[in-house]
Amino acid sequence: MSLYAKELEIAQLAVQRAAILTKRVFHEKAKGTVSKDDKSPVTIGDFGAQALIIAALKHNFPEDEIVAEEEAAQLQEDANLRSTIWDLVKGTSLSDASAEAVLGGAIKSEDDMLTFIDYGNSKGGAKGRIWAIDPIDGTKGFLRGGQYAVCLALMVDGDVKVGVLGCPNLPIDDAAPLSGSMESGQTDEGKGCLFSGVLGQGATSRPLTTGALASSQKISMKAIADIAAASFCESVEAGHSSHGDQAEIAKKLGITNPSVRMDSQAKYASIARGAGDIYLRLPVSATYQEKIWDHAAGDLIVREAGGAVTDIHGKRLDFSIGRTLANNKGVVAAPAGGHAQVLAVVQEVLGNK
Ligand SMILES: Nc1ncnc2c1ncn2[C@@H]1O[C@H](COP(=O)(O)O)[C@@H](O)[C@H]1OP(=O)(O)O
Ligand SMILES: [Mg+2]
Ligand SMILES: [Mg+2]
Ligand SMILES: [Mg+2]
Repeated sequence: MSLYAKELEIAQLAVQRAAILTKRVFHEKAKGTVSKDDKSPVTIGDFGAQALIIAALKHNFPEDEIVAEEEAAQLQEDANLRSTIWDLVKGTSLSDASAEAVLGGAIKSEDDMLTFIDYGNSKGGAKGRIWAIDPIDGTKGFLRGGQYAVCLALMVDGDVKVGVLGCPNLPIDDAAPLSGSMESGQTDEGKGCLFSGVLGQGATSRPLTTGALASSQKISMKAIADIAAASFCESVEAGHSSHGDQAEIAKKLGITNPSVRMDSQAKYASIARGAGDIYLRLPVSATYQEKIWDHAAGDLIVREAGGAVTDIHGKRLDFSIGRTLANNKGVVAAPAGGHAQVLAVVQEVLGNK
C-alpha cells in the first residue's frame, strides 16, 4: 500500500459525504445563513459539512488534531438553527453501505454533532498530524449560485501530505474550458469533481459521486508555451484579491484573455487540470491573514500537477505556524516553468504601490 493511502481514501469519502449535504442546501432557497463576528456569512451547510467530516476523521484517526473553520458557539444559542442542521446531518449518508461504514456511519446525537464541530479548534503548528478543514470554501459563491469547494488536507509536521477538494459545481470534464460565467445552473448534470493530491504521488480528478469512489485520472497543468496566451483565474470578490492589480499584471504579461472569476479553491483545481493557467491572490488589506484551510489542499494539488505556488514575495506557503499563513502575503500559482516570469511581474506591479 502506498504512503497515506488510507488517509487519502478516508479524506475523499469524507469530502464526498459532506458534499451530498452541501448540495442539498445549495438547491434550497433557505440556506440558514448567519453572520459571523468578522461579518462573513456561514450557513447550515458549513456547520453540517464540518460535523460530518470531523466525525469521519475522529472514527479513523482519533489521535489526530483538527483545524477547522467553524465553531459551534453560535449554535449553542440558537436551538432552531441547531435542529435544522441536525436534521440535515442525520439525513446524510453515502449510498454505498461499505463506504459509509468506513467513515463510521451516522453521528449519534445532536450533542455529539456539536462536539464534533468543536474538535476543529486545534491551534495548528509544526508538530504531528493535523487536518485542515474548510467545510464550504467560498461561502459567498455558494450563496450566489457559483463555485464553492469542500476542502480537506492532512499536514504532518507542518507539511501538507494529502489534499482533497470537492467541487460540486465544476464540470466533470477536465478538458472543459473555463467559462467566463462560472455561475451554476439549476441541475447537477455534468458537474461535480473530486480532486486529490498526495505529496510525491501526483494529482488526480474523478467525478464526485454519492457513494463509492469513481475511478480517477491523473491531472497536470498546461505548460506555458506563450505567456501572452495564458488565462488567469481570480476571485469574484474584489475584497479578497485586487482586480485592478490583476489587470495591470495581465497587461504587462501581454495577456488579453479576460480573467475568469470564480470563488473558492476551485481556482487551484482548475489550473491544476489545465483548464486555466495562473491563479493570483493579490492582497487588498494590509492586515488580513490568509487561513490554512483556504490553501492547504489547493497548494499541494497544484504542486503535484506540475505547478509552483508561492506568496507575492516568492516564499512557499508556510502551513506550520498555526491557523493562519501569517508568514505569507497573497498567492502566486502558475506552471513551474512560467512561475518566475509571473512572479517578477507581480512584484514589479505591487512594488510600485
Ligand atoms: N478579506 C479577505 N481577504 C481574503 N480572503 C478572504 C477575506 N475574507 C474572507 N476570505 C476568504 O476567502 C476565501 C474565498 O475567497 P475567494 O473565493 O475570493 O478565493 C474564503 O475562504 C473566504 O472565506 P470562506 O471560506 O468563509 O468563504
Ligand atoms: Mg467562512
Ligand atoms: Mg474558505
Ligand atoms: Mg469556509
